[in-house]
Amino acid sequence: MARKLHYFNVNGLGEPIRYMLHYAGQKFEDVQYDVKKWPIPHVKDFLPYGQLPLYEEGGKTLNQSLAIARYIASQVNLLPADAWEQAQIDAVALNIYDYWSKVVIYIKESDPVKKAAYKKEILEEFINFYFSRFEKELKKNNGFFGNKLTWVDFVLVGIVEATNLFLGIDVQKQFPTVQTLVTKVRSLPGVKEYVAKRTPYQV
Ligand SMILES: N[C@@H](CCC(=O)N[C@@H](CS)C(=O)NCC(=O)O)C(=O)O
Repeated sequence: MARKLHYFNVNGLGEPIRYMLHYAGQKFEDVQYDVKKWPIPHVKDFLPYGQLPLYEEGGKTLNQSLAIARYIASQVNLLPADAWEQAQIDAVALNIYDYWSKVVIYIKESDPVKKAAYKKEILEEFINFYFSRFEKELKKNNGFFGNKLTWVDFVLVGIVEATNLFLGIDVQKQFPTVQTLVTKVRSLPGVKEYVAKRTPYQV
């Protein structure tokens, strides 16, 4: 079955999906668009909500990064079988995205003074608020958000990398359990080889 992932040549919401597909050894076409040339009209117009990522499988398409990640997880044994555990993992994914929505405001802010003030708020407040909670949940479960490795662990690693890229920091350095998870996910078979040969992203 032909699989394609459409996303930017940037380490953002599509990256944990790339990681999962590589980890699962799934063949897929990694279609990357140059973010500096965006919007590319013939691509944007073809997207259901004008945004990436978009996943294609056997002629069907799916948008929304979390829906894509969760679907792939269900195919490659990264989704817990138990409904309660699934819901807990879904909640973690949404908590991670609540954090990320603050960074998106920063990325989109064009006024340099407001941007700098907002960055300070992210660094001094939001990161501590969210990452101390992620750290606590990971510690409670032997280093994963669930009982074992699940799709949301990949999502956190993606958001850590995107945070670092856009804010110019190493957020995981302040949070040792997050750091351990990042190292663990990046060392997984398939992911490790992909990380070693991917072109470093820039913004
Ligand atoms: N809720 C969507 C958000 C998608 C999104 O914000 N995509 C951004 C890139 S990370 C995008 O396509 N930006 C270009 C645009 O809006 O034209 C998801 O999780 O997939």
